Amino acid sequence: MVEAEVQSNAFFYATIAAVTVVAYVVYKRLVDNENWEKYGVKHGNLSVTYITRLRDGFGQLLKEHGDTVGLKNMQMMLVTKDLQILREVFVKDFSNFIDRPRGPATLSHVERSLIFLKGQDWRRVRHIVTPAYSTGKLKHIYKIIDERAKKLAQVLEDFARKDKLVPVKLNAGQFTGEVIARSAFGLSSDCQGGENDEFIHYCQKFFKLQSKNLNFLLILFMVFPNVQKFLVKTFKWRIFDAFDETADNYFTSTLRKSIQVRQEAEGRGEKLPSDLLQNFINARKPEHKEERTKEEEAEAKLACSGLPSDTQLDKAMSEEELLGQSLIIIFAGFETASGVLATCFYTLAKYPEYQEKVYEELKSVLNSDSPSYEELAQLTYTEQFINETLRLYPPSSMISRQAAETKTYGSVTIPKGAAVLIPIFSILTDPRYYPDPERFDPDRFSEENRAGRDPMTFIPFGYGPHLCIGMRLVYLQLKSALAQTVRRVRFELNDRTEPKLGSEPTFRDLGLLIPDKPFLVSVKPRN
Ligand code: HEM
Repeated sequence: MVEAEVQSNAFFYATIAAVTVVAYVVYKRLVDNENWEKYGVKHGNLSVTYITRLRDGFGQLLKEHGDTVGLKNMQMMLVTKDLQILREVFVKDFSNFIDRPRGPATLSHVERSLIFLKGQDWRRVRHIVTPAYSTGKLKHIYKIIDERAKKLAQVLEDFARKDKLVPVKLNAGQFTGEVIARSAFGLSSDCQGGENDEFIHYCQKFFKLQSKNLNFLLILFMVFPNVQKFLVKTFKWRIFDAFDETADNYFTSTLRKSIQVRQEAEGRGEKLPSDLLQNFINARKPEHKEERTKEEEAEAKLACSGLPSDTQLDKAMSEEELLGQSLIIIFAGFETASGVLATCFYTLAKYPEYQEKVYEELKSVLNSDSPSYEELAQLTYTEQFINETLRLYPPSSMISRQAAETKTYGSVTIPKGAAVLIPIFSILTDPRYYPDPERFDPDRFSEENRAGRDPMTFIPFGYGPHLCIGMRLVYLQLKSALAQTVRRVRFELNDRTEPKLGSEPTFRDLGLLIPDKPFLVSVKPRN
């Protein structure tokens, strides 16, 4: 029975592969003869290596061609790290680059989130949602984070006492998962130290293109996006959907239940939690705009600066949009934030001298077991340490935009519809901006050293109006987790850890950076 199913699946995939290859060849022969050279750009060859190793693949390509190279697949693609072009794309001529190229097709409500929305829809939702992540609102969410970070430190102390190696990605994932479950899904998740938590299980499963075994889906989407869209949207075949159906159903029904519970509580006049989910629920009410503080209103405006005005800007969110904004936190914020925290634990262990500097700062700035939000803001060296970890191990490989009109910037013309691909890792390791780029050195981010550097050279969270909306939340989580753990345990590498002392980690990369082998780090009690 199982064998028959495998055979029929294999036949099915083989048929799809054959049809798409034939369609591609016919297309190439009959239709496609456009070349980048006429736009003043060198034309490079697109290879599967670049697609499946996004982190260094495009950087490698740029080493051969300079700061800008054009590629052609079904679409014109400009890979560039030219800072003048980036400035135009991110900020100066943002209105020509409001949209990202089309993402993978899905039937999930995640399609109504900021990463997928386009044009005026994106702009309206960004304007509504920006205040939900304001400093004032994050202060309330910090209570949840601090509590879960204490639990993380306690779990690591247990590992230290038992002299067991810590699978740091698993522990960082449980911490991040709890923060998301509690702040954006209304759950009282408490999974740290345990196993098989349902929420974490579905977080890991949600975005299928990340899975090691599903490269065919990534290649199908990257090379034949219209075929993937056709199969998902026309036939509703979720096997080709970028998001897992069971995970999507689980998250959506959990959210719907939590929203209902809160509506009933509100009806009874009870006090409602101050968290992200409630911020999103409030953004659905017609009076949401009146409730914004001055600071939030200014941030909302900034999010849309440089764009023509639109009277629909403050229209309340729809239920689908609300669901989308919560679901995107899983997609955009789970692997990324937990990956960086795990990597910070690894870099702390790898560079003991910098770990001690972080420890000294924590001891001198923080006065209690529960540091305040304001105290965390004073952890400047810890932030430098986080930034240097983000520089060498950025979780996202690439930022993309799509040109609305044909325009010329200096000697380069970007034709209408072309995708602009910005290779993050290649910029963060460019020796022109970071001399001796392989060397780990948090001092690169001291105020003095930062002052002389173009801000366009540090873009792990993107830049301009599309800047990652979760960035402040991420720094808060990372600082809180380091504040609680580094004061209680010392991270170390030795012959039992992975990678071992003296060896380098290797990564696979399908858009998000993931170590080939999970990090295993040793911990020792501080006292
Ligand atoms: C270390 C963790 C993270 C990294 C490195 C990261 C990185 C990024 C990057 C590179 C972008 C694209 C920016 C651009 O196009 O200019 C982005 C966008 C986005 N991120 Fe993050 N992210 C992280 C965590 C999060 C979290 C925790 C959330 C949610 C709470 C989040 C939500 C989003 C959203 C909604 C967007 C789309 C913003 C827009 O287009 O308006 N991210 N992120």
